[in-house]
Amino acid sequence: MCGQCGLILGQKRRTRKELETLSSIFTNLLLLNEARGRDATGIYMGNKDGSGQILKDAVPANFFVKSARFRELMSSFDNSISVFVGHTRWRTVGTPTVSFNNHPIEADFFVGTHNGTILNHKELFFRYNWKRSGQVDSEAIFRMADVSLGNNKLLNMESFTGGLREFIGTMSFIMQNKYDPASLYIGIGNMPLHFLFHKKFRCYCYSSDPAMLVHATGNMPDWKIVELPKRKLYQFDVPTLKLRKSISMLFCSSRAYQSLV
Ligand SMILES: NC(=O)CC[C@H](N)C(=O)O
Repeated sequence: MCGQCGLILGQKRRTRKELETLSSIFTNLLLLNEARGRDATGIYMGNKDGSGQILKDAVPANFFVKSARFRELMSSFDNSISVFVGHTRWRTVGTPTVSFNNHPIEADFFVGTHNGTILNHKELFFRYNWKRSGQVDSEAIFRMADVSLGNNKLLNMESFTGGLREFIGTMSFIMQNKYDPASLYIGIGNMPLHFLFHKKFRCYCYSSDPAMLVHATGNMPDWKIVELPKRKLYQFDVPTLKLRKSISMLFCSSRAYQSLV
């Protein structure tokens, strides 16, 4: 498994109370997601201008959220922040004692989280001769994104999904190009990822497990379910929260692969 959770914050001047509510929803989501992975916990808090901070540690979420560094980071949450990307890791490849193997993972341009396992990660790194900072299989997704930029430094979604066709395994991921902070890319492959939307907060809230979303948002009726079909890559415009583009995202699932070998 592994848990992914986060917030996508559209342009809005939020009151202190709203920021506090959203901060506690995100913290609760991390805590609930501990059940999906206890090897490490990490977050990316992204600013509208593309600057962002990663905090991660090889501890379960309940230790992580009590740390002074997490509390300090959350207390700096203000109206300049546009995304929270969280992850609770159940490692498949790469020891959690090496920080780079834990999520969020930072490549040259992209930072993101992944749920799933890329079975042919070694072959992909060898074939493309990509730089490799850790051992975790997930790094392959973000390296593929790095090499799929157009001349304008924006992600070419067609070339990225074209590259993903060579991937074998399981995946859903969330990632952001540090040079294009107005976009958030969400790839929903064959691992679960669920979304709620709150009109007044102008916010999406996501998590791998729908029950955790309902629980963390206090089962409030103002949070509406947003269905995003699987096997697609989505580009969201963060300030407006509009879906800018979606294209099909195909790769060889572990199950299909196992039936071949
Ligand atoms: N369980 C998962 O989804 C793990 C993600 C990734 N394969 C890792 O090892 O970190």
